[in-house]
Amino acid sequence: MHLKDIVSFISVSNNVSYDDNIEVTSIETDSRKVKKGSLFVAISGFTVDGHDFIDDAINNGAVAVMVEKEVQAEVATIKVSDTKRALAMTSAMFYGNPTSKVPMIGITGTNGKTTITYLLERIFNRYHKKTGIFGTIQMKIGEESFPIQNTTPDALFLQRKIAEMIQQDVDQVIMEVSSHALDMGRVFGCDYDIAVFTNLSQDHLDYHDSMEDYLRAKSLLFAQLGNGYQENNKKAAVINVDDPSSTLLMKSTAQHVITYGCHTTADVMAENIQLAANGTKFTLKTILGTTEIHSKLIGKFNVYNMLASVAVAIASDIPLVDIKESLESIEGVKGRFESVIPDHKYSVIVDYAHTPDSLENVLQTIQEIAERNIYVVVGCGGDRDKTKRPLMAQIAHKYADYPIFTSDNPRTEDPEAILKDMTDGLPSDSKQYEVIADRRQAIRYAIQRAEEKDVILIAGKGHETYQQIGHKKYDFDDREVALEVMREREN
Ligand SMILES: CC(=O)N[C@H]1[C@@H](OP(=O)(O)OP(=O)(O)OC[C@H]2O[C@@H](n3ccc(=O)[nH]c3=O)[C@H](O)[C@@H]2O)O[C@H](CO)[C@@H](O)[C@@H]1O[C@H](C)C(=O)N[C@@H](C)C(=O)N[C@H](CCC(=O)O)C(=O)O
Ligand SMILES: Nc1ncnc2c1ncn2[C@@H]1O[C@H](COP(=O)(O)OP(=O)(O)OP(=O)(O)O)[C@@H](O)[C@H]1O
Ligand SMILES: N[C@H](CCC[C@H](N)C(=O)O)C(=O)O
Ligand SMILES: [Mg+2]
Repeated sequence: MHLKDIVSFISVSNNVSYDDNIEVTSIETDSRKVKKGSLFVAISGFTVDGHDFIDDAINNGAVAVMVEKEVQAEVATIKVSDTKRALAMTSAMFYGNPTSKVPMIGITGTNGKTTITYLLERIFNRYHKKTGIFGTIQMKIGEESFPIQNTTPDALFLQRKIAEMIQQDVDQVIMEVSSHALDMGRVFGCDYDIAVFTNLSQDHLDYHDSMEDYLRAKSLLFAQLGNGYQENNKKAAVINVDDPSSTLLMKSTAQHVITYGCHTTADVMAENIQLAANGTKFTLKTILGTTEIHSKLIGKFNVYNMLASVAVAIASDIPLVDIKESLESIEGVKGRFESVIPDHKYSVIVDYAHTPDSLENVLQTIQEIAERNIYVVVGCGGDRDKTKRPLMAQIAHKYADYPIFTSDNPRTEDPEAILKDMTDGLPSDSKQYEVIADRRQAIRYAIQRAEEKDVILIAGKGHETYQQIGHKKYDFDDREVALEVMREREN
């Protein structure tokens, strides 16, 4: 594509003259990935400033640079007021505006995004639609998985990969949209067809100033859900009306709203919910009719995840009978309420609860189904929201008979200091708790003590296969560690 065509799409704030014939063969934001013919877009990051790598980019073959600061460069230099915004615009244009060519579902909210993504994958796949997925666990194109760094990738990667998905005949893109992504404009220019809201509770207050700011970021997904009405391009916002934030989100979109919930009257509702240790039953009431669902997923929070998926599937014209079959066939999602050895004499459950609300939901569920004592092994991530630490510890202390506080991903923080933040606010009643900073030892401690019918919850890292200490990631998988100790105990 010619540089002039790329530039014609954005507001440029300097008066540049450049050769009309400059051909841009790729867009890059990382100087190390620049090749001959690239346009290098300099991003001022949280760690380093892309403007400092312009010379490297030129040495690697950049034919043009896009900047937001005054720089002297030997190649065509396009100055804009905000390179992140310009990156979203130019990437969308460079890849032929792919998000308007494939149906797009964006899911936002504090908890449940990943789970809903995989429920929807099952529903669409069973309905013979090939899916493309972006989320916390991975990126997927059909059956093929690829690792990704962020839950919601930056605009360049996103537009490029959606274009690839279209080339590989993907019929439906399903993606988690984090509040960071919305706030940083990673999804600017994404033409979503269905936007989903799960719930809002405390997380990420290291990044957002307040819960209001966190909600504002979430609301952008709904505000950005196309503003025009076209008969053949209908949009829908799928919203959990049991959550108090739903009021603002409904006002944020001009599009059709489909509501779901268990307590407030909604388009998609669950009634007669029966929770058990081996699954959940409920009556599903929808605009298409009423049916019974027998799911293997555990916990009331998963009823909400199923309702959100049903609402999306209905908006995507999938018949209720297919939706029911898909939901009933799903065994579970990796690292979400995953039983390490099903039907063992004591249960060890690995779960990704890393917020106060998710931890409370999971522990309430366990309390309802546990026949004897509850152990919880939990920590809090370093370089993340510090205010959630005492709350998570209090919740663990409230619900578990044996709380064991340990490290999650300490990142660049001192693990003992994180543990102190967690335990400082604990009530000084008689209940004992353990602090074992080494996660492997903490897991071992719980499993070695468990007796028949006890439940051990290992929370916070779910599907993660590493533990980040400092800047280094070490191999670590809660499920493998637990399995190892369980086997050790048998011998
Ligand atoms: C705080 C944050 O969001 N940081 C994101 C940001 O990194 P950064 O600002 O530190 O980037 P940087 O290292 O300073 O680099 C700035 C620029 O210089 C360039 N560079 C750098 C070095 C070099 O030699 N040459 C060069 O050109 C880089 O390519 C980049 O364009 O841009 C990166 C590339 O897009 C992201 O991967 C990174 O996410 C980090 C890994 C992260 O942990 N983000 C979290 C907070 C996050 O976004 N989480 C949400 C999910 C949250 C949830 O709901 O649970 C997510 O969507 O993942
Ligand atoms: N609808 C829900 N409401 C509250 N808690 C939930 C819900 N669904 C899942 N959880 C809990 O939250 C944890 C994370 O779930 P999931 O990975 O689906 O959420 P997510 O929104 O993708 O999280 P992240 O922001 O980390 O990507 C689960 O392991 C479970 O403990
Ligand atoms: N996407 C979330 C995941 C947190 C998972 C938890 N294990 C931690 O490391 O804090 C984050 O980066 O805040
Ligand atoms: Mg997720």
